[in-house]
Amino acid sequence: MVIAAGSTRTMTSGSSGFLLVPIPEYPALDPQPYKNIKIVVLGASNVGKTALIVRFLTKRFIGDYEANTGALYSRTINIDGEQTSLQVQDTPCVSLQQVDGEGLICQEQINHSIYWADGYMLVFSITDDSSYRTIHPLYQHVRRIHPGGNIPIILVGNKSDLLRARQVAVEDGEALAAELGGAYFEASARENHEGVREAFLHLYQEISRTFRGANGEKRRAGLHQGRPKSPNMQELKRRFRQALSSKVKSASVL
Ligand SMILES: Nc1nc2c(ncn2[C@@H]2O[C@H](COP(=O)(O)OP(=O)(O)OP(=O)(O)O)[C@@H](O)[C@H]2O)c(=O)[nH]1
Repeated sequence: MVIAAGSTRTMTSGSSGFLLVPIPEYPALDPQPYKNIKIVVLGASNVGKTALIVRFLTKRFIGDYEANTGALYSRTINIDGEQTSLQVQDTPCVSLQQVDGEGLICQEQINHSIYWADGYMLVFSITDDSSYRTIHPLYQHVRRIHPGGNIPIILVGNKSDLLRARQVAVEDGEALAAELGGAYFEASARENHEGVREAFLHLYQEISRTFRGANGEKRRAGLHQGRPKSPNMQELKRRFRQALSSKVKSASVL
């Protein structure tokens, strides 16, 4: 597989504190991409969601990331000769409720992203067992928003460089991924661009496979669409509420 970053839009970093600026969406003169793939990266606090995205898109590890406000990164890439527009949505963290340790606290903004996306990267840190325990409720939450059909997901155990601090065994990651119907990758955003790239590309391929599949009108419709636009939040909100009205009691706390 050959992958090449399309345009040279880059992320900027300030001299101190490294302020990350999302890669802008397609400027007017960009050629129209053939295919539009939307990925959302989800997980608990401090697991390295932003670090993974930045590593994938820029090959760099900065180390100090802004508290996550949910930036959308867009990039045109060429994969196996096919021009593709890739949008990656970073998200604020989710957390388990203190009371029963099972319900998920999830901002509405994240629900919108879940509704919008074609595929899901679920991230935990191998050094943080509670972040691992967040994954199953998180997956169920995604399922509630997309009750039918195949959901392309990938499970990433990040911070694999911190072996001595490991709290989650490889086998546990693999078992959970198998249960959720996805692949498991251990990665280190800090030390290794290759592993991170591999994980994103695997998810990309899963999404492409789903696009090609027979089910999923929404997903097929995404394939040959014209120039991708920023998600229209009002419209998304309306459709999202419609879809969830009977299935989700509260959009902010589940
Ligand atoms: N050792 C190590 N540290 C990492 C790795 N990835 C991220 N970090 C560090 O973990 C911390 C959290 O990284 P972020 O990318 O901000 O994590 P996040 O999941 O986006 O965090 P939230 O904003 O809380 O949602 C930062 O200090 C990173 O430098 C990794 O692979 N290895």
